[in-house]
Amino acid sequence: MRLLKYEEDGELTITADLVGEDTIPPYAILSHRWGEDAGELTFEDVAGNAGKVQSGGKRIPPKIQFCGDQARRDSLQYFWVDTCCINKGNKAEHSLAIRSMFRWYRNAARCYVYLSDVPSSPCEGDEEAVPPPWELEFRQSKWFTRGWTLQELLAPSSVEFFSCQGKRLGDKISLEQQVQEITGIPCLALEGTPLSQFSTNERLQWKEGRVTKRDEDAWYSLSGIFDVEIAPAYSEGAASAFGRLMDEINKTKRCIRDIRHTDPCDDKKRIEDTKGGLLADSYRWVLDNTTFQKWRDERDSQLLWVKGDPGKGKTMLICGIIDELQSSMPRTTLLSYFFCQATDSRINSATAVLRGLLYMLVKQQPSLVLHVRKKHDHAGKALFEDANAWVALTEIWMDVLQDPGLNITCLIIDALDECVTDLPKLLDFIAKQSSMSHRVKWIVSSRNWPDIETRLDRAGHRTRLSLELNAESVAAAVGIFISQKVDQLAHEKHYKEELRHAVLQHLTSNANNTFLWVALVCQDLGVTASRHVRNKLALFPPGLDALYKRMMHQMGESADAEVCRCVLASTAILYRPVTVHQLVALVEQLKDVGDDVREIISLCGSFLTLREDTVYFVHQSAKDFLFAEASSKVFPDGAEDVHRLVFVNSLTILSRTLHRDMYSLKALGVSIEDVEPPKSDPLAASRYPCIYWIDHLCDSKPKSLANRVRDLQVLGAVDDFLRKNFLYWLEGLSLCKSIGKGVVSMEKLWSLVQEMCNQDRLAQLVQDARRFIMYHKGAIEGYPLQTYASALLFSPTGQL
Ligand SMILES: Nc1ncnc2c1ncn2[C@@H]1O[C@H](COP(=O)(O)OP(=O)(O)OP(=O)(O)O)[C@@H](O)[C@H]1O
Repeated sequence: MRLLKYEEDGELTITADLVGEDTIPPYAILSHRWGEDAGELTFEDVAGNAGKVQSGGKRIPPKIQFCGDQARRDSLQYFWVDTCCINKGNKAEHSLAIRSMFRWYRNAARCYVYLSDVPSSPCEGDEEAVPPPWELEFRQSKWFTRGWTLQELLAPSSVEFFSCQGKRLGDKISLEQQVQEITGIPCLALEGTPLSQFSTNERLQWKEGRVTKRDEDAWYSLSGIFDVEIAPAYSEGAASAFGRLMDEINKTKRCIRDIRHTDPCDDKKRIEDTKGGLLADSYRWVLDNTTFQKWRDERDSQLLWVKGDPGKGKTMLICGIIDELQSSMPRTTLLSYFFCQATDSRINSATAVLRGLLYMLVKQQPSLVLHVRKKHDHAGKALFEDANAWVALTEIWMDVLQDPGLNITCLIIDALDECVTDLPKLLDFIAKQSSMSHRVKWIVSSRNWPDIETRLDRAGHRTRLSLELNAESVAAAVGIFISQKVDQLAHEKHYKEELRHAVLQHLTSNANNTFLWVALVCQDLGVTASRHVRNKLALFPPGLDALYKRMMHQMGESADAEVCRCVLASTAILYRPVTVHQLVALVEQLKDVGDDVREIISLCGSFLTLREDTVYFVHQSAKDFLFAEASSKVFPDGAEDVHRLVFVNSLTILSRTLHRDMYSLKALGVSIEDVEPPKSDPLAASRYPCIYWIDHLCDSKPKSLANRVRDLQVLGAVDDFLRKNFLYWLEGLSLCKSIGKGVVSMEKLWSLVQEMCNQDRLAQLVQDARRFIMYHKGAIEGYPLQTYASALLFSPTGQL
C-alpha cells in the first residue's frame, strides 16, 4: 500500500510500497467518482519525480487537495487516493490492490466522501434548516450509483460526506435515514453490524442499479462485501466474474458449515439453563478484581488462568465474563469461546476446542476462512475429523493468529480439566500461542491440577486468578447465591420466616464457599415438604463428596435401587448425553419400567438431571465421584462390563432398525443437504448406537481374555452384524452426518481384531469393510444412497 503525504514545504509525496499491516501508519482514505482519465492525477504523475509531484506538472485536482487538507485537520499525516496510489502499470500490484481495497477502506482512520455534484449552501447558517438545502442534490448524487462506492460506504467504520467545496455535510450515522432511503441498505449494516449477518440475496440487492465502468467490476467490487477473494481477470466477461464470485461464496459457506461441530453460543445457553440460570451478582466481583483488570487493561498481560476446586463457580464465572466482555468491547473486537465438557464426546477433545473456537471466529470475521479453505477445498470435512485433524487445525490456527488483518481477539476456554483427549497438546498450544501476539488475549479455566499448572507455566505473561486465594470475594458471591436460592425456596414452598432463617443459617455455615454444594442441597430441599425441612437440614453433611455419599446411600435404600444403579452406570460410560428414548433402548433394565422412566431418572436426581428430554449429569464432579469413590457400588463387575452391555444392546437396536433407504429418499442422487429427518424419525433410537457401537466394543476390552467364551460371542456378533448390515450402517452414518467418525471407528475396530488371535475370518472382513468406507466416504457422506450405487459399482468384484 502506498500513501500520500504533504511535506512541510507543501509538496505532495508518495511513500514506497508498504508491505505488512504493521508498517502502515494511520491514514485517511478518499471515496469519490472518477472524472475523465486525463483530469485525474495518476501514479506516474506523483511518482515520476522521486516520489514528488513535479512542479509545473499536472495540477493537483481539488478533491485530492481537499483530502490532504482534511486529513491534516484530523491530525492524520497520510492519506490514500485510488487514482494515484496504485501503480496500474504493474499487473501484480494492480491485482493485489483490487483484492485489498475493502480491507484498506475498512482499516482507514477516516473515510472522506467527496461529492463533486453536491454544492454546500452559499449562506452560513442554512445547514440548520430541515431538510438542509443540499439534501435534494445529496439524494441525487451520482456517488450513490457507482459500483465500487458500495464497499467504500460499508467497509470503513467512519464515513463522512463533504460537498464539492469541502464542507462537511454529516456522516453515515447522522445521515443514516437518508442513506438508507437512497441505497436500500438497512441501518444496522450502516452502523457496523458484520455484513456476514446479512443473507447473500440481501447483500446482492444492495448492488442493484449501481454501474461500473468495466462489466467485470460489478462483481469484483462485491468480493470484500462477501469476505471472499477473486483475482481480477478483465477479459473474462461479467457472467464468468459472477460465476466465480458465487463459486467462492458457496465454497466459503460450505467451509464454515464443515468447521461447525458445535455452536459454543448454544453450549453456553444450555449450560446456563441446566445450572439454573446465571446470577449476575454472583460473578460481578471479578470486574473489581485487580488480576482480572490487569489482564483486561495491560497490553503485556495475555493469558489469564482462572483456577479453583470443583463447584467453586468457575464455569458460571466464565459465562459472566463473556457477557460482560460482549457488552463492553468495541464491535470490531472478536470474542470466541469454548466450554469443554467431559461427559460429552463432541466437546471433550483438543481438536473440538480448536474447531469450536475457529467456528466462532470465522463467523465474526469470515475473511479468515481463507486460511481454512487452503486445506478444506481439497480435503472437505474430513480435514477436521481424520487422524491428522489436530495437525491441520494447529497449522490453520497459526495462519489465523499471524494474519495481519485479524482484529483484536479474545479467546476463552472453560474447564481445561474436562478436555479428555489430548489435553497436553492443547496446553502446549495455548502456552505457545498466547505468547505470540499482543492482539490476542486468552482466558482459560480449570481445576487446580499441577499438570495444567506446569504446562501453562511455559507461557510468558501469564497471570492466575485463584478462587481459593480470593476467598473473601467468592464467599460474598456464594452468600448472594444462597440468599437468592433460599428466597426462591421460601416462596415456592411457603416457608415461615423462622424456617427461612434456619435454612439460610445452615447453608451459610456449611457451604465452605462452594456454589455447587448449595445448588445440590437446594435441589433436594425443593422436593422436600416444608414440615420435614428442619430434620433434613441436619442430614446434609458439609463437603461435596460427603454430600454425594449421602445421596448414594439414599438411593440405595429405595425399592428401585438396582434400576437406578444401572441407569447411573450406563449414563456414566456413555460418550455423550442421550435422550430418554435412547437411554431406554440402551439400558436393558429400563425396558420393563414403562412410563416410569422419568421417575427413575428423578430418583437419581442428585446425580442426573433432565433438560429438554436429554439426560445430563448435574455436574462433572458427580460423575467423578461415581468413578472414584463409588466405583465398586456402581460398577460391581467393572466399567468394561457396562460397556459390553451397551455394545450388545447397540447391535440389537441397529439390527432391528437399520434397513435400506431409511428416510424413503428413493432417488439415488438425493444430497444430504436436502435431507430432512421424517417427523417420526426411524433413526431416533439408533443414532447413538450407530455412531458409538465400536467405541463401546473397544472399551469393553475383549482382548483382555478375562472371559474367553463371552469374548468369542461378542466377536461373532460383530461378524454377523457386518455381514448383514454393513451397508445399512453406512447409510445410517451418512444420515447422522457422521461418516468421518465411522472412518475413525473402523480404524479402531481394525486394530482391535488384529490384536486378537484366531480371528482371521473377521480380520479379513473388517479389512475389506475398512477399505470400502475409506474409498467411498466422500460419495456416501454427500449422498446416503450412493452406498448401494457408485460405492458398490466402483468396488472390486471379489470384495467380501
Ligand atoms: N453466578 C452464578 N449464578 C448462578 N449459579 C451459579 C453461579 N455460580 C455458580 N453457580 C451454581 O454453582 C454450581 C457450580 O458452579 P460451576 O459449574 O460454575 O462450578 P465449577 O467451578 O465450574 O465446577 P467444576 O470445576 O467442578 O466444573 C452451578 O451448577 C450453579 O448452580
